[in-house]
Amino acid sequence: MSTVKPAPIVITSGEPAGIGPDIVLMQAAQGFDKPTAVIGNLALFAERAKQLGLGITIRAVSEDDLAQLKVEANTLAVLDIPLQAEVVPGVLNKANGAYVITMLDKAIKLALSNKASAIVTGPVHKGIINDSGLAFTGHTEYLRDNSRTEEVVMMLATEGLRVALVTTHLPLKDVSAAITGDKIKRVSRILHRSLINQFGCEKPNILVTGLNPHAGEDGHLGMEEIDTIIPALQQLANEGIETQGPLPADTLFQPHYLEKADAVLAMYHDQGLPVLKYKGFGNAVNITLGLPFIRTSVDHGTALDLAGTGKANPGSLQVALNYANQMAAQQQRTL
Ligand SMILES: NC(=O)C1=CN([C@@H]2O[C@H](COP(=O)(O)OP(=O)(O)OC[C@H]3O[C@@H](n4cnc5c(N)ncnc54)[C@H](O)[C@@H]3O)[C@@H](O)[C@H]2O)C=CC1
Ligand SMILES: NCC(=O)COP(=O)(O)O
Repeated sequence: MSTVKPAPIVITSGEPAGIGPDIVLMQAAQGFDKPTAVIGNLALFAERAKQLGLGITIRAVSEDDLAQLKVEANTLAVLDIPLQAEVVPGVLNKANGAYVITMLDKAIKLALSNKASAIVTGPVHKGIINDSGLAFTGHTEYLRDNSRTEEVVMMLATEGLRVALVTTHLPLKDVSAAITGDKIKRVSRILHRSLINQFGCEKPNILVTGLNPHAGEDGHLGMEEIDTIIPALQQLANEGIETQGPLPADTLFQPHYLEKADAVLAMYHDQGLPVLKYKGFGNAVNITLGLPFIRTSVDHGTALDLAGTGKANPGSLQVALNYANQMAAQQQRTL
């Protein structure tokens, strides 16, 4: 067992005009359980803290300070990066698209060099980053591509439910073509391995949705189940990865099925996530499985309507930090 002190967690504060800076400051006021630094603009945090009426000490730290970082009450340790334009809470500005991406690049570098034990991401606005001229579909894909990882899995979790996705951010018209047997197998292997190694499920029970209504109704409502999903699940069973499915997505999300399930594997974003968010919005976490480092995130977006008002709920950030801490501790135990 390793006795080396784990590196701190780094938070990326996300879209500067959204609630990312607010929830980070609110969390700092409540206190961090473990050494934590946030990446973002120091002056922005100071200004937003004033708007929110939070008397927090905000101090700059360098990458070299991270190893010595301690938990300090009412203090925010900031890895300062410059903004490109002034920030008005609630008002997006494409000039700050590069600021958001710089934050992610810095976090990836720190995690890959073990200067950070985990990355916890605040919400970004995917549209404004693209408007700024930088192609961006989501953190999940960005972290995968910039850590040279072949495949990752988006999984959201709340008390009593985990939902992982075969496909993530793509137009609905492209979903069917993206669901190949290989994709289902790669995603299922990562999910199965993570449930065992990171979530303590000895023999994971994974429920898999169909793609079509009623899981295709024996081929009368679509052929993807028969042509693609069932053969992939059979091949996974031959590898020792047992799953149940394809099950109709509209009936799967009920206690009868979920009681004994460790995770649901849904075919696409809006098939699985609305149920998860209905059950646990504000109290859920988004985890990227399969990366060479730990990444958790809030379950919500930029909530521009609430930025600077003090009405944002920092609950999901707390859950994301708790998960990151637990996963980092677990990783430390296995070193
Ligand atoms: N992790 C991330 O980076 C995520 C980013 N997004 C992005 O956020 C942007 C806005 O997306 P929307 O669909 O409007 O979702 P949203 O989550 O920003 O807002 C939906 C509703 O929930 C409320 N809300 C969200 N977070 C809240 C919180 N912490 N406390 C209290 N109320 C909260 C908002 O005020 C709004 O009424 C999009 O560009 C989307 O891509 C969306 C989800 C996750
Ligand atoms: N609905 C979750 C979401 O879209 C967050 O995606 P990502 O930015 O974490 O990849």
